[in-house]
Amino acid sequence: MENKRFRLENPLEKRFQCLTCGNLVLFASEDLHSRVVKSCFDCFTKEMTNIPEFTRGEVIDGRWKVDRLLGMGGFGAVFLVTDTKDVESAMKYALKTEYVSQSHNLKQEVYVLKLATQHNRQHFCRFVHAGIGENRPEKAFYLVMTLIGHTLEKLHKVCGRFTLPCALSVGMQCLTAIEEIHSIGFLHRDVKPENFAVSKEDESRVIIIDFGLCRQYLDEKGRIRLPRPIVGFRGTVRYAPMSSHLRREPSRKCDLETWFYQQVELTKGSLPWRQAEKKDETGMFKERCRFGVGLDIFLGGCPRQYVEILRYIDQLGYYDEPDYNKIHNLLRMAMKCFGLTEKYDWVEAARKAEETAQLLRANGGLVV
Ligand SMILES: Nc1ncnc2c1ncn2[C@@H]1O[C@H](COP(=O)(O)OP(=O)(O)OP(=O)(O)O)[C@@H](O)[C@H]1O
Repeated sequence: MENKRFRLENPLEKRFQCLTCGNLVLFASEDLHSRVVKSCFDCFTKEMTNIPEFTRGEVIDGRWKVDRLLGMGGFGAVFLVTDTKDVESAMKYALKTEYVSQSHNLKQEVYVLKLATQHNRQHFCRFVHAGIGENRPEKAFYLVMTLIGHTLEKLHKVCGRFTLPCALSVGMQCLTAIEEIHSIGFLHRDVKPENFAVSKEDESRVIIIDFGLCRQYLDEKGRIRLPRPIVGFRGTVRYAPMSSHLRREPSRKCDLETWFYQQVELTKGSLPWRQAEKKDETGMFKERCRFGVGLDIFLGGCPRQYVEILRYIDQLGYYDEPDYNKIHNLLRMAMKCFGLTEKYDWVEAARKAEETAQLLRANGGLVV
């Protein structure tokens, strides 16, 4: 396996020698918020608490002043910072950091984000800076990027269920974000509502985040890399494509399949396998949801164009370039059939709240 500290003992048995503690252990993927990790439970838990800590007011690498913690991920933390070299603008940024010795994915995130910024891709944060800062007990890699607003997961929870125009509008933007990442030569491999957020400046623009599990699918000559015969499970069980359940090499099709599961969840509120506990059980649900009663349960209540989208994605092969436009057109057609236009529930809610506040102000505190 590619990780520095864990060696694959036998891929078929999914047994690993944890090179931190030396024990032979089973893959602990589903135990830990459905994220694939290459460690035994104990080492992973220790690692979770072993992330760089920066305190308010501390200046990282002589430049980035810490305001507060924004969030924590599996291997690192994200802080709100200001640039001490540009005090006038008072711009705030997000600084993502991991210990150098434990850096799993941050270097790759830096690479992907830099590439997306260079190519002026619209559905990404902007890359600002990357470097190494002092931290106890060791140095920490960091990446500075522009700020995001709430994630789709949070907005979905807060708004309850998205209205159909909102689900369709969000779906189209997520699809464009995926097309953009493919256009710079990478698969995302962890498409899910937690990994999309709205832009801080424009709450109707959706941004894709977290490139820790990305994989370059093109070689240096721009050809599609040959598939590996067996591949470890990557991503999040609930949204994982069939190929991941079968340990096959993922492709652009797989990001679209994952996007589709997310799309159905955002449209209906949940997926039929939300209660499934095991990876294999979830895989079985996904297999059955393609035909007969399974299909009715899966897509019942969704626009009929969803069936066509599923059929289209399913017939794509490893080397095929997806026709993103075809899917966009089907989503547009669904909008048209129901006489809908682009809409974002949280923007609407904010507008209504503002109107109420204005009325209250105009009427001395009372709505009449
Ligand atoms: N650009 C940003 N602006 C504001 N907050 C951010 C930004 N990037 C990340 N965050 C916050 O930090 C959290 C963790 O970020 P991210 O998902 O990128 O980290 P991770 O370590 O890869 O996480 P995970 O292990 O869950 O995949 C996010 O949920 C979000 O709350």
